[in-house]
Amino acid sequence: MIYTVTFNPALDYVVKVDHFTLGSVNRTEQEDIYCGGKGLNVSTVLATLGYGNTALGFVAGFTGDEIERRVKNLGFRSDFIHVKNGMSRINVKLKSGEETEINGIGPEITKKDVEQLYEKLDCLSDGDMLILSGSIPASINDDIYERIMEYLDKKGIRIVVDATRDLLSNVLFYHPFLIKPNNHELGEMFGVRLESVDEIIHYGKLLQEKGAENVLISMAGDGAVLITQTGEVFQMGVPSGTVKNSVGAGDSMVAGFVAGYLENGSYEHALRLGSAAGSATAFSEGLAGKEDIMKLYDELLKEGY
Ligand SMILES: Nc1ncnc2c1ncn2[C@@H]1O[C@H](COP(=O)(O)OP(=O)(O)OP(=O)(O)O)[C@@H](O)[C@H]1O
Ligand SMILES: O=P(O)(O)OC[C@@]1(O)O[C@H](CO)[C@@H](O)[C@@H]1O
Repeated sequence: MIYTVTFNPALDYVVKVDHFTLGSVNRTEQEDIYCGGKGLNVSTVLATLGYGNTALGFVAGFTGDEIERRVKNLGFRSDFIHVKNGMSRINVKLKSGEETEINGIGPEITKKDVEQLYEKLDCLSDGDMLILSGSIPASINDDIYERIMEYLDKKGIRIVVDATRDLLSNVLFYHPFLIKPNNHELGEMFGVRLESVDEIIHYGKLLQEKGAENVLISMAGDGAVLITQTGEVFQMGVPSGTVKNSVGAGDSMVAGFVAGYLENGSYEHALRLGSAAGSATAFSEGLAGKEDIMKLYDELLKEGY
């Protein structure tokens, strides 16, 4: 079974504004609402690629009800914990030439709520895959990913972590199956600015030395680099296309990678499918559909990747 955990799901309110001006009334040209939060995006794209999964996480208030209602149509199972105080976030994604994001705080999650999550995690067993993705609300200690990994240690569960800074560095000791920082996040972890692919590979390998099994570094329009636990390094480019909305490209990449790996155990195939899914989402208004992903997969193959 595949499980995702989203501590802070959201409704993504994506608005297009022509020439956004700070300090004045701006009117939208186009607006859409999507179910968001990194883990939920991973669940959605996994389902799109034919991989059933269960989304765990916390929801609250009327926005939480709407997230739960929408998720029912996305092709995966959800088993959320309902939190009493506050409401699930509405994250604003503003497109006006550049992309600007305003991500909300989210509800207050208590110790008891977190205990309920641990009870749900007790269902996981040998061979399962768990994807921990996204930021942690301020009401929870930011060592929670580490605690979850400690809790599940030695149970044969492959864990993927897509998070930043301490949240990510602290889990390395527990040997995550895959981590996916982007090139900027990788640099921030070491207090450096990474300019070249060689530097990216060098610092990616340091994360591996600290315990990560596979390290996938995404580089937006510049593609990705994968350093595998078998010591291989693969570099991947991007297919051609017009960027419409890059929100969720990283999550789509994680989903594509996991789906590809589960299909036949090949890292090259996983990287190609992950990259195709990431780019397909960047070239779509929302998260990508299967047809678009497979079209870009074939394009990458043709280009020799
Ligand atoms: N502009 C783009 N053109 C083509 N492909 C892209 C573009 N942006 C992203 N991708 C694809 O998606 C992958 C993941 O993107 P990115 O590096 O932006 O992840 P991220 O920073 O985690 O993104 P996000 O947080 O927005 O989901 C890239 O490695 C690439 O394959
Ligand atoms: O605030 P976080 O948890 O870091 O990121 C949340 C978020 O920006 O990530 C997704 C895209 O990756 C969006 O659906 C969502 O709004």
